[in-house]
Amino acid sequence: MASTNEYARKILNSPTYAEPCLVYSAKKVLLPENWVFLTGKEHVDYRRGLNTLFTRKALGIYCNIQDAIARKHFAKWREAAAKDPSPQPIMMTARYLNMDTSLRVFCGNHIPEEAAIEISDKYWDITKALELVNFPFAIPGTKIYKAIQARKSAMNWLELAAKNAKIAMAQGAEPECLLDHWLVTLADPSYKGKREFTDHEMAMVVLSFLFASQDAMSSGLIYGFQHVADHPEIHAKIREEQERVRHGDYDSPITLEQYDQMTYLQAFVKESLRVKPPVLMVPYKATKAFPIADDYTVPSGSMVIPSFFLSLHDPEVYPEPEKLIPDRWLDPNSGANTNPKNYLVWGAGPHRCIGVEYATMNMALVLAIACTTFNIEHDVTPLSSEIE
Ligand code: HEM
Repeated sequence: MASTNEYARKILNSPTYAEPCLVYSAKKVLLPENWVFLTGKEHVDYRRGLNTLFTRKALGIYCNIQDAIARKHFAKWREAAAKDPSPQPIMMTARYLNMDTSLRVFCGNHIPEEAAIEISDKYWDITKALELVNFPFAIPGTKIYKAIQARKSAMNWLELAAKNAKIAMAQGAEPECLLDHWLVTLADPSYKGKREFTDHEMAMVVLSFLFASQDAMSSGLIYGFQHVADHPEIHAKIREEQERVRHGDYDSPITLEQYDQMTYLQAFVKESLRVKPPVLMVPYKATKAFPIADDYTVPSGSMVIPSFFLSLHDPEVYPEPEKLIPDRWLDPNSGANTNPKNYLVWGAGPHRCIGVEYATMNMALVLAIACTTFNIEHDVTPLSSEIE
């Protein structure tokens, strides 16, 4: 376990010595040919092609969808609260909001409503099967078996979405989701990374994105809600900024330009993820003898785990590290801003999270709408700090 910032970063940035080591079941569940298992140059080349899915132009399309889906869910939350005002656990509710948002951002209306519900429900089986330790065989009743069934049903829908997107774009429709945007980019004669993607390949990319969306991003959002609820003074500051940026017009969709102006909210999201990082560590494996320090060489084949928590809670960089202080990100001379290498929430190096802008924007938009729509209270229970 590499707990210092220096060693954690060294592992993440040494692709010739170490590669991510996904749990044994991952290839069975996410399919061995999925791009997430590529390494070295092949990985770099494939990933370069996917960067186009998170450009500012693409984020502009996603922003509208995220806004609309959040409002749809909040209307349902309000309806449910009107019937039963007692405190409710937020975990699965927020996860479903995230899953719905991501499915619509990625697939738009190329899948029907029942598909979004089915994928969302079944994807939970995929999450459960990707625990670090799990029974390794896919026999009926095991977590891996259930996850494979879930993946098969998700892939059928996602391949249909890719097929429908291709038809829509060929007919000259406006791009309305990630798949559409991807196809339009590929069809652009000036685009350098031109190549054909089958429906199956596109579906696998979306499948990999969905994993991160419903897992890490849901944790990030839930902690975000918890932090807002536990800090009324921060909630008040977020509201004050919303009032200023949106001029009190809370019914119109939030634009990308308005999002850019929400500097306090963005600082809050960054700080919330620092205090409670959804990903605490990522297992890597030494692909050959790895001379990580003058006096230590990691043997080939060993697992080496860069840990993120201590870098994110280093008191030298983040004074009072356990405290949620969004303002530390608003001072350009603060330890937080002058030591960007410590901020390992998204990892580092060639496998650094590809969804960072999308995930940050999604969490911020959901919280922007929630903070101006609801008063949020935390009914603390013995389970409030339990992590499932
Ligand atoms: C709060 C939300 C999220 C957090 C904290 C997070 C964090 C991470 C971390 C720590 C890694 C590993 C980086 C490394 O090995 O250096 C990673 C990889 C990855 N993330 Fe995220 N992630 C989040 C959301 C997302 C979303 C929404 C997507 C999809 C759009 C996404 C897609 C990916 C992919 C595809 C990889 C693998 C990249 C590669 O191997 O090249 N993540 N993420």
